[in-house]
Amino acid sequence: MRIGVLCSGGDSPGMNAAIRGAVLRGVDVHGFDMVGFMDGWRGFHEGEWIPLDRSTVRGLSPLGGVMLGTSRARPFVHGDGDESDMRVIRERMAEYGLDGFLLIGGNGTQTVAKMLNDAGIRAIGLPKTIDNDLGGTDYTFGFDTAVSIACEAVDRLRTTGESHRRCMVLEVMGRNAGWIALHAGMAGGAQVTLIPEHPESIEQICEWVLSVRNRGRSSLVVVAEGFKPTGFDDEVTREGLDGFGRPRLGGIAEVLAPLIESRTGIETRATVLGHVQRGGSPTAFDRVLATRTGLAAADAVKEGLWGTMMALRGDSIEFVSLEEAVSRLKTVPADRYEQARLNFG
Ligand SMILES: Nc1ncnc2c1ncn2[C@@H]1O[C@H](COP(=O)(O)OP(=O)(O)OP(=O)(O)O)[C@@H](O)[C@H]1O
Ligand SMILES: O=P(O)(O)OC[C@H]1O[C@](O)(CO)[C@@H](O)[C@@H]1O
Ligand SMILES: [Mg+2]
Repeated sequence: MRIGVLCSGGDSPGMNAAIRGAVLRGVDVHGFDMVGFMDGWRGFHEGEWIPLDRSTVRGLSPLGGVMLGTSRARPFVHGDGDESDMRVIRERMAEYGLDGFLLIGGNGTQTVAKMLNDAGIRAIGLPKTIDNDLGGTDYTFGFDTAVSIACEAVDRLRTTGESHRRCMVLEVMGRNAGWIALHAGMAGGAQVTLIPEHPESIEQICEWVLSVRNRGRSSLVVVAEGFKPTGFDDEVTREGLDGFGRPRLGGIAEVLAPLIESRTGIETRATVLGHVQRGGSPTAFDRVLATRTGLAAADAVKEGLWGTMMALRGDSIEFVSLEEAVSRLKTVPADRYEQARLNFG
């Protein structure tokens, strides 16, 4: 059995640990031959791959980034995944002697895994994304690390903000889901947390900031990059498109800060945390989750459970269908936001 491992989407702390887990179990226990394609689908289509064995994954678990590289390169060379695209993939698989894929990625990657599987190309999904927006699983590895980094940023901005009696606005990632903002805001005691799922008006935001000032404190506002204030038609985006041709989200903190300052008279500063929250060593939680995900993926191959994704359910790693994983974006439910909102202002 020859298995190809490939990563796509943004990197996420824990990807190395997941590869290590899959290889230790897949090669040493189940006797598979495993190869890794460099930079996602680019390496697959351009024939750039490395063998994966015990020695290539040694010491990987604490390392951030991903040793294979990742990209948003398109899997399909002709169109949107029609039969001619699938034929190209089958031909290359035959050339490499591949029996199936382990695809490490977020909702986009798992959508591709499902498309391949529906076309009879064997694929198993390993969920990773700092955004935590994948269905079917409680948490994705990388999220806990991103939240820890964002929480540290909240703590640091709070001390400088309080010293200058300023309102500090921190923008975090998450695309169209507010999980990183919700958790970092709750952990850091933010006075306002703004997420895409629950729009708020500029008037309401300023009212919270003023009420904090009236209590003699300075506000810490956490905003998710995909947040749109009431009345805004679109998310704020940066120039250019991402590798998949979507507008790059980001910049809402820099839009909000001057609006808050002009309406409240409180000096306000914006910080965009950006890719810092994806970098560096994974937390212990993410290392363990990623390792268990990798181990489970190798077992799924052994058991022929193609078309599944390794999901965290409670404390167990379970095999869920790719259909369930990608059928909806996992966004922040209203009750979770309401819990946080009680403490605003
Ligand atoms: N519907 C689709 N059809 C074809 N290719 C897709 C589709 N969705 C995603 N892809 C491919 O998968 C890649 C990864 O998807 P995406 O950029 O959404 O990241 P992701 O896997 O969701 O990870 P993350 O959100 O953590 O960055 C895309 O760059 C694109 O090449
Ligand atoms: O690496 P890029 O293309 O800048 O992508 C940034 C995006 O990727 C993510 O980090 C993960 O999906 C998002 O939170 C963010 O919008
Ligand atoms: Mg995604």
